[in-house]
Amino acid sequence: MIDARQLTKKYGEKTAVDGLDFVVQPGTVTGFLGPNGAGKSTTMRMIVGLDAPTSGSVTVNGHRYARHQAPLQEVGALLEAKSIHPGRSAYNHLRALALTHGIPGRRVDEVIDLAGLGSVAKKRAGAFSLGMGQRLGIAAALLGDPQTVMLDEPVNGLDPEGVLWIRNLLKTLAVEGRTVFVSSHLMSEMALVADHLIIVGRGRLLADTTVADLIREAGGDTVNVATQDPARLRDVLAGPGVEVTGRIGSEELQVTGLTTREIGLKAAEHGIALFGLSARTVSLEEAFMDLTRDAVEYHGSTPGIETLGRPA
Ligand SMILES: Nc1ncnc2c1ncn2[C@@H]1O[C@H](COP(=O)(O)OP(=O)(O)OP(=O)(O)O)[C@@H](O)[C@H]1O
Repeated sequence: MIDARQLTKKYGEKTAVDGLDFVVQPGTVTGFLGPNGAGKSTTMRMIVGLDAPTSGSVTVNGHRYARHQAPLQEVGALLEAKSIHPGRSAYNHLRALALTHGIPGRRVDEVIDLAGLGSVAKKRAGAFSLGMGQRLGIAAALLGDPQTVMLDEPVNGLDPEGVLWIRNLLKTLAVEGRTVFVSSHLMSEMALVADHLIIVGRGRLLADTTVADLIREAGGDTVNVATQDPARLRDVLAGPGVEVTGRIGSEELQVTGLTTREIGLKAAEHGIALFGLSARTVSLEEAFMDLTRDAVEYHGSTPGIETLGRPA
């Protein structure tokens, strides 16, 4: 479990992380999301003691990282690309890391296999592609078989096969009961792997929610339905957890709490003809942009093109 309390980091005048309170639970993948410059990397650096908080605190399993007796066995982290001696092989790099942390040598072979580095493990790391380097960083993070795994933008530089590998790996680590904390600025990627989301903007907490709730709050579970007799359909659909709205005089209704299939079947049961039935699709990317709109540090601009089809 990772527990941040009023976690704050200032660099001179700049407040990179601003009073963050959150808990990352074991057994699920938690996505750490926010636009560029939101403070994700700074937060992760503080979790593993690479940066000291200006105020507040963050602990892993109840202790500050520096207080752990065998930190590599407690938290495995992939932060910005590690500098590895270019002449050293992946195998020797991991072996040296294992030796200095009291990790048995056979674990090096295990993580090399796990990261799919078997065929290149004895080659110079200097000749590695970005994706291979990323896999090596993940192998190093898992070397101590840690209970908590924290990865900063792990899919960076990976090809589609690598991206799929990361998704499966993260899910497996969570199923094993580990705490898995993964940052990204890509909502679409997080939607595929994360169950829980911590969203930040300008160093502040914007949301601590599940993927399902985020979609619901953005109106993503609304169904539009059209019929000649909306009043009757409204009565037929009424029930616990169901909300039906619609403008007076309009044949269209907006329904939450029922799927298109359930609405279609109920209407058929009562002989009500429908001439429109569609789920409103709100992309997670759109929900994320809405949430972080005011928290984006670096706005790009493309003259003549509106952001996500909305008025600028
Ligand atoms: N060492 C530093 N000195 C001064 N400012 C810093 C330092 N490190 C980070 N910052 C600033 O703090 C803010 C948060 O940066 P951080 O790298 O944590 O964000 P991020 O969410 O990880 O962004 P990205 O998605 O671009 O990696 C930024 O405005 C950044 O410029």
